[in-house]
Amino acid sequence: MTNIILRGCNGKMGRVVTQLVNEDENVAIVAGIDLSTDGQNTYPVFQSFSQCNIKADVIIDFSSPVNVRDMLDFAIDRGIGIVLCTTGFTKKDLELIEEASRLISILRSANMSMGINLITKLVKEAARVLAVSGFDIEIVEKHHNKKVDAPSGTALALADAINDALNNSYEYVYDRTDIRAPRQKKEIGISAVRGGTIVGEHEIIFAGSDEVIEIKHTAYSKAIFAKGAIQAAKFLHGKPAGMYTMNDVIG
Ligand SMILES: NC(=O)C1=CN([C@@H]2O[C@H](COP(=O)(O)OP(=O)(O)OC[C@H]3O[C@@H](n4cnc5c(N)ncnc54)[C@H](OP(=O)(O)O)[C@@H]3O)[C@@H](O)[C@H]2O)C=CC1
Ligand SMILES: O=C(O)C1=N[C@H](C(=O)O)C[C@H](O)C1
Repeated sequence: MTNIILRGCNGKMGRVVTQLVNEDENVAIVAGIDLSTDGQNTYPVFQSFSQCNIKADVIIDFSSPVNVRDMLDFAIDRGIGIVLCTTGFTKKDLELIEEASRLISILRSANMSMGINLITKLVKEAARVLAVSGFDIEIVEKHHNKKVDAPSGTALALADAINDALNNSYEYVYDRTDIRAPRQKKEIGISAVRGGTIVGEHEIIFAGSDEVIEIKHTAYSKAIFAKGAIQAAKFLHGKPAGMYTMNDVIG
């Protein structure tokens, strides 16, 4: 049995995770952390970690980057791991997370779906082949109108994976409004669309001379992310300190 503290339990993702945990006899949510505590939860909910005295094996976080340090301190104090699904962290936050991973196990992934983790490998391979043939690389992501961070954590992670395959020699361009010049070769353009209830779309476009290759992932429900997070929590339970990724979980 893996006992979970769910941060962001009353948000959109928190509610889906709660539903799926209820259908799985090998996991349980023993407490929630959320700014909103009126969610009619079947487990105790606290507004901050300082109020929570409940024992758990792993934290799953789908909330916001605000007060990430409190969560890290709580997990370090209890010696438990964190499945970090929240996006939009600052560089400083990421340094704190990296530092904490020397003391506890942390699995951070901007996208818990199997599909995105597979196409990350595909786009790295495609970039290696196509960049040398002069293909331009653009990423377009689309999400619902409630999303606060842009571009999405997934778009940034895809860009980082591609850039890593290209010796980190590419710059990211988020807005061409003030650029009155043709596109540079070593650019990855990243565009964000927000509207309605779009769950999440990521399209990686390799545009060459007279031909275009597009690799696209579409999420049709938030359950794919929740399932991945629960799988990751089971994986992380009892793991030694370190930084883990979804690749460690799904191979
Ligand atoms: N890795 C992945 O696969 C995925 C990641 N995400 C990411 O997960 C995060 C949450 O997404 P979503 O559920 O849609 O967002 P929501 O805004 O619907 O939910 C977030 C919840 O967390 C609460 N919250 C915000 N800040 C804090 C805090 N400092 N401490 C405790 N609770 C807090 C919010 O309370 P209140 O409403 O009162 O502010 C809200 O109830 C986002 O960063 C999103 O990008 C989303 C889907 C998949
Ligand atoms: O906020 C969301 O909804 C999502 N956020 C993640 C991101 O920023 O990449 C993952 C997913 O696409 C849904």
